[in-house]
Amino acid sequence: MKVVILDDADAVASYGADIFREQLQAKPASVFGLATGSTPLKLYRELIESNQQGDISFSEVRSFNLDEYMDLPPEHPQSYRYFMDEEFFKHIDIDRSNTHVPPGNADNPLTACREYEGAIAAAGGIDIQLLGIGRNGHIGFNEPTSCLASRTRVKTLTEETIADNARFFSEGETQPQLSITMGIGTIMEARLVVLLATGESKAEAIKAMVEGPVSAWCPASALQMHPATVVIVDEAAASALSNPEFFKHIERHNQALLARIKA
Ligand SMILES: N[C@@H]1[C@@H](O)[C@H](O)[C@@H](COP(=O)(O)O)O[C@@H]1O
Repeated sequence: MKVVILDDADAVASYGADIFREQLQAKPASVFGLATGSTPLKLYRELIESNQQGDISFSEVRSFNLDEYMDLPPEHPQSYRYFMDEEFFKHIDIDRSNTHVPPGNADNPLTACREYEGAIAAAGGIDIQLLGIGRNGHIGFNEPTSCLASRTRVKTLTEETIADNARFFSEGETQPQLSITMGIGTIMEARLVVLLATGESKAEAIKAMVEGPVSAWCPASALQMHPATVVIVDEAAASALSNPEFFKHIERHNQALLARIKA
């Protein structure tokens, strides 16, 4: 697990966006696993800008989102499909029919989950999976106690997650308590995982993910077993790590090595 600690949320977004830009230059028909939440917004804005300037194209990209609320229609403003359309897809040259979000309102969610897994496999698997992290260490909607080998399935949200996401729903509006999410096993099959976290509220989750035991109590800790995960955090999200200086030291060496290779 590579941990990159940067000054602020803007630097986190740029570092993450560079990974996507380089991937697109190397493989225009990439398959991206995408995430919602407030954390990846700046990264999406950077990619939108690069796309609009003509530096990168999403015309051959296929995407699979991590998760979706159950029982929200795609046009509901709090659905993750709506979020992705509004915040990303409608601003870039992606073919909307190549974008996939788990169907939260499927008649048979169990069949829909199997089909989602099948669609990812048929696309050749995910090249880069983008992730945020919940305060309780969840990735996607894989809440604590999730099976670390789980596949796409229906998950019940914890009270903490429901409370964290309540800010997006208006008063009196019914907030879903169920979701469809890629499993941890699904995420672990991505060729590269890029996890972003910013702000002090994520500091304990980042510590548990990076330093804690691999445990279903912190689903993100499974990424310690992933061969290519980059965790990009700002100083605040890194503030509970025992030895942030060590990661900065490693990153300085990595950058020096990269400069040598490119020279
Ligand atoms: N299902 C999403 C996650 O994919 C996201 O990573 C997390 C953190 O969201 P935020 O980035 O807004 O803190 O919350 C949600 O519950």
